[in-house]
Amino acid sequence: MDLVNHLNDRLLFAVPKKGRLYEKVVAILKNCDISFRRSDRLDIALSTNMPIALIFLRAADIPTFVGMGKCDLGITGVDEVQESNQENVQLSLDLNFGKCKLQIQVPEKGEYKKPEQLIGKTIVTSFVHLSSQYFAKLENTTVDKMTTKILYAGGSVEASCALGVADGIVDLVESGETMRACGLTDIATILDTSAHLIESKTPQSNNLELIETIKSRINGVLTAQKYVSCYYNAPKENLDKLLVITPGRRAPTISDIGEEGWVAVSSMIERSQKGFIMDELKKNGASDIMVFEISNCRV
Ligand SMILES: Nc1ncnc2c1ncn2[C@@H]1O[C@H](COP(=O)(O)OP(=O)(O)OP(=O)(O)O)[C@@H](O)[C@H]1O
Ligand SMILES: O=P(O)(O)OC[C@H]1O[C@H](OP(=O)(O)OP(=O)(O)O)[C@H](O)[C@@H]1O
Repeated sequence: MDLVNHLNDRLLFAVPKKGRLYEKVVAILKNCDISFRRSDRLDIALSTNMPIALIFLRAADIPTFVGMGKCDLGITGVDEVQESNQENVQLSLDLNFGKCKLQIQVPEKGEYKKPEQLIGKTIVTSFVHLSSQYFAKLENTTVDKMTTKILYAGGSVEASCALGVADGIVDLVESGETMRACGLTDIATILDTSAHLIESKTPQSNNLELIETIKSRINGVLTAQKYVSCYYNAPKENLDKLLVITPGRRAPTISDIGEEGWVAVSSMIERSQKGFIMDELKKNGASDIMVFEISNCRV
């Protein structure tokens, strides 16, 4: 395959080929100005503007490829990283999506209320390693000596209790809709997870600068998502109070305007606080308050 001959001089970046994380990862790459064209059915795409090859893999396989040093960077969930038990992988940036919990679930109307009651019972999960570690610790023994049986299912784990295959399951929960629809309830959380940029601990040395550039770009995209830019005019006598409301990430920018007793202020503010902050600015004498999207930044 001709593509493969072009991989040697490129940084290999493993990203999910489908599933819950796919759309958001593609949006991050786009916002980082990493352009690529992915041909139908091909799981390798060469970036058209950077020396990067994107390798599209199942989210669960990404830590292995990064851990073996085949790919220098990857994006996947912390759950997949912990489950893979790869020592050579480090979590680099929390991307703030794909947030969910890995939980122990049992039939809502059943007898089990605490994880200890599942010792010696059968658990079905896609997360065999994490579940085994959890129950071995609960039994105060090692995985090979524990009595709890952990069975693997690659999907639709939530059907296992109703089918009589499992006494409990270990599965991801976000909204809880799947769990409730299956008549299950959670009795313990094994892990909180979200999508992360992950890195090989032993990257190809000729890629170090590019790795830093990609991390800086992703960091900029995350900051642009978290903040908006706020502008307002401030009476000088109220400036101290107003700057407490909008301290900025580092400091606000204050500029003279051609009007006696007034200045203009610009400051980054947290998107989630913008309604409250604008109300407070108004109450404290600011005028012409405007908020703008930040499409990208470097921090
Ligand atoms: N309900 C959810 N809410 C938020 N994030 C989730 C949810 N389910 C899964 N994730 C995250 O997305 C990752 C990939 O899960 P997903 O089910 O999309 O994978 P997939 O590639 O379709 O899996 P498979 O090929 O095994 O079916 C999970 O490891 C987890 O980090
Ligand atoms: O709490 P919720 O918002 O309902 O999300 C949880 C569900 O999402 C995931 O499954 P997915 O839909 O990816 O399918 P799968 O069972 O084939 O993995 C997970 O395995 C749960 O079943």
